[in-house]
Amino acid sequence: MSAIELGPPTKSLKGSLTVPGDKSISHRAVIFSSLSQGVSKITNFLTGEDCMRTVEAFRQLGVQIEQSGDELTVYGKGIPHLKEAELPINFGNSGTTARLMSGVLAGLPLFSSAYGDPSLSKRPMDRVVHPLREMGASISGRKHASVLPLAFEGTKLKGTTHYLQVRSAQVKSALLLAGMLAEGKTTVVELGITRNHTEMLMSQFGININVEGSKITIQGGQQPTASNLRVPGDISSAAFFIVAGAISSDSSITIKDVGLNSTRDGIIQVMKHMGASVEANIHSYVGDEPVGDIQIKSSSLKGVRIEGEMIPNLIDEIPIVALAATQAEGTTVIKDARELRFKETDRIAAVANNLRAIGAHVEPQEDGMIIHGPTPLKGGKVDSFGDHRIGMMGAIASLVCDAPVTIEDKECINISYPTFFDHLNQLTN
Ligand SMILES: O=C(O)C1=C[C@@H](OP(=O)(O)O)[C@@H](O)[C@H](O)C1
Ligand SMILES: C=C(OP(=O)(O)O)C(=O)O
Repeated sequence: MSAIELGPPTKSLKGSLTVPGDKSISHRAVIFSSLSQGVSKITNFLTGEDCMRTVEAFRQLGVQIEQSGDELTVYGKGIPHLKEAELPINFGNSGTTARLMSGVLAGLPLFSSAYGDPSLSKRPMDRVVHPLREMGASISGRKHASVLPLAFEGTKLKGTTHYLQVRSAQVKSALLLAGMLAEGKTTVVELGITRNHTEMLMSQFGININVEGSKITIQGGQQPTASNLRVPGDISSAAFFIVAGAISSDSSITIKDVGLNSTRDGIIQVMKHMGASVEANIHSYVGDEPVGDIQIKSSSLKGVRIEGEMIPNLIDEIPIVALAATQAEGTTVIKDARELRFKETDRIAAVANNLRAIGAHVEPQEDGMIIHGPTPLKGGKVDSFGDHRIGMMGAIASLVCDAPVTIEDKECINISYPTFFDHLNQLTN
């Protein structure tokens, strides 16, 4: 683990950038291509540590996956040809791998066991274990199987109707994957819309599903067929530079080929609402996923309320939006975001403590935070708590601090954005 010291002098951001592939889509692309019959090529795959956990999981299940840079070739032999993993599967730091793979492992006729790093081992797994058990899954583990490590007996699942108790795309996706492997029909009724990449990729890989608003139905016993896919750029990674461009002076940047799925574009809506000069234009589609360019210029921001339906649409962007709010005129209120307490670290506490440490006025709340701006930031120490999004928030904060910012454990940024510091240098030089 090492630290990095950044800034000042404050620099402006200029030029254009292509961010790495979307993390959520990269995980799902590996899952569907590995379960497919036939060869799939995935380009612009995110090679961050989290997505590589999903690749390794399928390698352990006997799937041949070749990697060359950000290109994967997946030689799928079909669901019946998957092999039992001889060793426990390591989900690392990745909540998406843990939840989605639980849906897969519960429905394969094989024994498997899985574990995670200390952060992931604290995150709730009962949100997938309980509904999977209703389908007949046999899953055991500590604390009534509410946390990792978990063991999966691999039983034949029965299609079931689920009324979700948490608003989570990971839970929805786990149950749709289990439903695809089950006998009969599975229906998932969500509490509200969440990111819909699983549904889109199911269609692309030849799986029939029916989506009516927040009710999704899938017939069991379906076998995906191979498909080639170029992963759009990750809007959650782009978000760091969207905010950087808006809060630093004399900046003007373009971020190219970013996924602009309407279940993920809350960062654009909220920044516009704050008064940012940001424009996003769709130029093409990958399957059903819209892709486009985002232009950002230095802006005068104002405080806003961020709550309710907006939250799932920018859940991973809240740490960087909180930084933007420290530079906005007036008060920003973020609520209905209690889920932040169950991420790689408690992101409400981590954001509040770190931003306060560098001079911001932030009041943590049970389900969000209140930020009073604008405040000049003075620099200091930012503890990433091993959380990639907190580390990147600290690095972007250094652009508006009048003394250096030191970010502890900078390596955690490799989880989702291995080229982050290169891209920051590229735009600030
Ligand atoms: O489905 C996904 O790919 C994700 C869903 C979100 O989690 P929840 O489903 O827990 O909200 C998000 O925070 C995570 O980074 C990725
Ligand atoms: C919460 C995140 O990821 P995961 O749940 O997959 O660990 C994230 O990337 O911000």
